[in-house]
Amino acid sequence: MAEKMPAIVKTKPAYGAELVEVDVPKPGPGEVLIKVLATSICGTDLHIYEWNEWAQSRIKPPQIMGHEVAGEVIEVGPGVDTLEVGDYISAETHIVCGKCYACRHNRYHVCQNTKIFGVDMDGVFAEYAIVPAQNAWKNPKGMKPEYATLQEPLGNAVDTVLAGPIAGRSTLITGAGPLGLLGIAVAKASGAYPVIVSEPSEFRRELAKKVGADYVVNPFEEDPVKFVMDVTDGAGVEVFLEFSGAPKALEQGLKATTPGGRVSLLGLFPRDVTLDFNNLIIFKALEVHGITGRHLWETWYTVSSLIQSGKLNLDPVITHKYKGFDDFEEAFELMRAGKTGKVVFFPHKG
Ligand SMILES: NC(=O)C1=CN([C@@H]2O[C@H](COP(=O)(O)OP(=O)(O)OC[C@H]3O[C@@H](n4cnc5c(N)ncnc54)[C@H](O)[C@@H]3O)[C@@H](O)[C@H]2O)C=CC1
Ligand SMILES: CC(=O)[C@H](N)C(=O)O
Ligand SMILES: [Zn+2]
Ligand SMILES: [Zn+2]
Repeated sequence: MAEKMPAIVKTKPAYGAELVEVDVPKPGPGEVLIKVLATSICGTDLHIYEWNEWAQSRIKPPQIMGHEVAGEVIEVGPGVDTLEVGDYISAETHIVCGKCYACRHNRYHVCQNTKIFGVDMDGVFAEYAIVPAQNAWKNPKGMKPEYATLQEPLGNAVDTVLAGPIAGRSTLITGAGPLGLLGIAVAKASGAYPVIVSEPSEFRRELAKKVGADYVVNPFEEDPVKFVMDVTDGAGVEVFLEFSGAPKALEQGLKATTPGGRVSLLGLFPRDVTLDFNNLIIFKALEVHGITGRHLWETWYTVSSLIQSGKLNLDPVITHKYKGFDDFEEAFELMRAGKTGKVVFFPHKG
């Protein structure tokens, strides 16, 4: 096996990243080495690439980027008895402590000592990568690597969409970025109708339609609240799923939700948000959920089954595929410009 490999590395505390040759790592106790078959870009990778305030406070270069992955186990570290060479895995990126109050209540998704690989340690934008065995998820052999790598972000979307009843429910999704698009796929596969998507980018509204949105609206040109009221005969939607992180979208979504309806919030807001809580939430008796990470491991079972059911329309979400990492800068710049859905790399060119 090769001793060196190309990897996308955050080499300096500045904008960008570099494709460099690094040593193929050795798995330590409790770890496995995988051959990376597919890996996809998350919005968090983009923040690390851009070196925004959050990245500056958290990332310690030099570090291999990336955390969404599908790969084959090629070496097993000491003490690992749950995996063997040849296993086809993806990975939960949150490394949880198992000891804190949240973990001891089986709320691993809110472990207070969470570490994230590709964020707090080397990641998977490389030909080979280390995965902690406790974070590995075994995939069925037949699952395409480009779908298997999407399971981690799909977990975010599943927890958002399935935080309450969805089948047959009118649904508003604000934001059709990569996660919102996955949300649309999950909502449609789960029987939501009609699914209305509010998204300012024309490119992403078109993607939303391809994934299965029943209606799309540009919130910068039309009032999405009026649009929703027209589609729902003045009732408002039963379910509002926020995937944009835009304060205005949150307010519009709350206004467009029917009294007694359900609101699930995944998007992260860039600043504190001011809202008329009395009229938009309390007097409407809305059920509001904050969504973070994925439930371990219930969400992974759901995601895997949804993919295997064949009902998730993922192909239109994957807009860009790259063999190798040579064009990684193009991929990041396209994503920054909002001209992509999910971007997938296949590190091995052969
Ligand atoms: N809670 C959690 O565990 C996680 C939350 N996130 C957050 O989820 C959100 C979605 O992630 P991505 O799809 O990667 O982000 P993204 O930034 O690519 O997508 C956001 C989309 O919202 C659209 N948008 C902007 N203003 C809008 C408005 N007023 N109304 C409707 N849409 C509007 C944008 O055009 C864009 O297409 C982000 O805020 C991200 O930080 C991401 C991962 C995990
Ligand atoms: C930090 C991340 O990007 C990760 N996908 C998560 O779910 O927390
Ligand atoms: Zn991520
Ligand atoms: Zn914990």
